[in-house]
Amino acid sequence: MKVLKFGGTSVGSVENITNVKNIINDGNKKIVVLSAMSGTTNSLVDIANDIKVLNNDKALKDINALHEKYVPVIDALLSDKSLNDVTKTYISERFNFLVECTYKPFSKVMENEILAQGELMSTFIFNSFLQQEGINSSLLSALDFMKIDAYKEPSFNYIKENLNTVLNSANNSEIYITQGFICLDNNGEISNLQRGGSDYTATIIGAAIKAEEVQIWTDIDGMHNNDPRFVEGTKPISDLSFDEAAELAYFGAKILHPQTVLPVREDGIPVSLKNTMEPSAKGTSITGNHFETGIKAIAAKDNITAIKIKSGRMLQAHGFLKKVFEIFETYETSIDMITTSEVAVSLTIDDDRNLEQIISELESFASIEIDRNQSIICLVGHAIVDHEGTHKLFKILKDVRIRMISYGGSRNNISLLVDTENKIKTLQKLNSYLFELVTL
Ligand SMILES: Nc1ncnc2c1ncn2[C@@H]1O[C@H](COP(=O)(O)OP(=O)(O)O)[C@@H](O)[C@H]1O
Ligand SMILES: N[C@@H](CC(=O)OP(=O)(O)O)C(=O)O
Repeated sequence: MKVLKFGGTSVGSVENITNVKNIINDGNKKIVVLSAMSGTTNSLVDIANDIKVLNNDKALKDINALHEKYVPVIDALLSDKSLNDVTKTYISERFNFLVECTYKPFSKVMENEILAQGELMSTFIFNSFLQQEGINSSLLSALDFMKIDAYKEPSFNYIKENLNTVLNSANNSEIYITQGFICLDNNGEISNLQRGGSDYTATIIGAAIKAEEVQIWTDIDGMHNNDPRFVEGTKPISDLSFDEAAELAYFGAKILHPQTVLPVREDGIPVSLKNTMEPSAKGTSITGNHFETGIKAIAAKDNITAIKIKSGRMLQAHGFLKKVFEIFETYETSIDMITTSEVAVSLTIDDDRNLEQIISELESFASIEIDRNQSIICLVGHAIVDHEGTHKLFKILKDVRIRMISYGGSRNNISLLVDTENKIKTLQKLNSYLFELVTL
């Protein structure tokens, strides 16, 4: 069986929802994972923030405005009176729940419940639409099987067992629809797989059922060789290895949630990235195979903090790095990039929640410099550190100040750290040096 995930844009308009119906209606049994309609989760984040700061008037205004966006979509999709009524009643219940939240004390659990409403609504509407179109579908609640543990990792045994139970209970259906993004936490409360997490839902399900393939349907024809939001003339990549896709997703290629390929890599379950608006386009196929060598793609990750740790005693002092790493481990903060010299080590983190405590511990044996608002620019491709064309990237040194370079950590990744204000220029310049046939 295949797992197909459709993102926010794919379920964000009547036209696109109709495209999704046409794509999935091919007579094969499948699991369909849906995100919230585009813009909904952002609105829900705003509503939760308003409730948190007791700005209830603004929250109520936003709840009403969002509700009003759903009504015409339901009317356009559902001409069947009884399905239209049932669906509108369900959607009103979801919005009533949001209104009730404005009268209650805010909590993290409430925030997660608020964020879950988008996927609950999109899947209900889509299932009603399929029923109207005579397609044999069932709506499965992700909260009946999707669970994370105390470390926010998927609880695979629980997921497999419970997913099998719900699939068996709807055995006669051709299409199973379920919510992306949402899950239960280890206390059994509603939680989520972080923003963009529906991709991750799809591959977790794919791994749990040993799917034939996972397809991620979005609004672009696959993974491009650079970020199309900032660089003109980017091109889709037809094939990526799991390793290359994992690096790109982790280092900011927004098309994929950072953890997407991890669940399927071990079993070699292929992942395809496809365009809902152009289903015949080839897209990107992610498998265990490595194809050509050389730099394939560039991505950027923001909100990085660089920490320089300088100590006279680092020179020839074994155990120094151990001491440094133990502090980061104590504060559960992972390190992305690291470079060293005889007297200093520079490293980067993307989670600065415990930065103050980390600095105060480091200062007991070293002097510390902090650079905020940094971006990691990541260049990915099979065996790029050995490739004859890779030297071209160093032309970037004449254009922008590079704070750190990580080369050789793996054969498939070279990372540069730049001020975020130079990110777009760096992406654009690298694009011309590496992917455009120009003599510079
Ligand atoms: N390297 C890249 N290749 C393709 N798309 C990218 C890349 N980097 C960023 N994007 C952006 O990712 C978007 C798709 O991801 P996302 O918005 O999460 O889609 P969805 O809502 O379908 O999950 C594209 O519209 C594109 O702007
Ligand atoms: N709706 C969630 C989960 C998600 O995956 O969305 P999308 O597929 O549109 O990126 C979010 O906006 O974060």
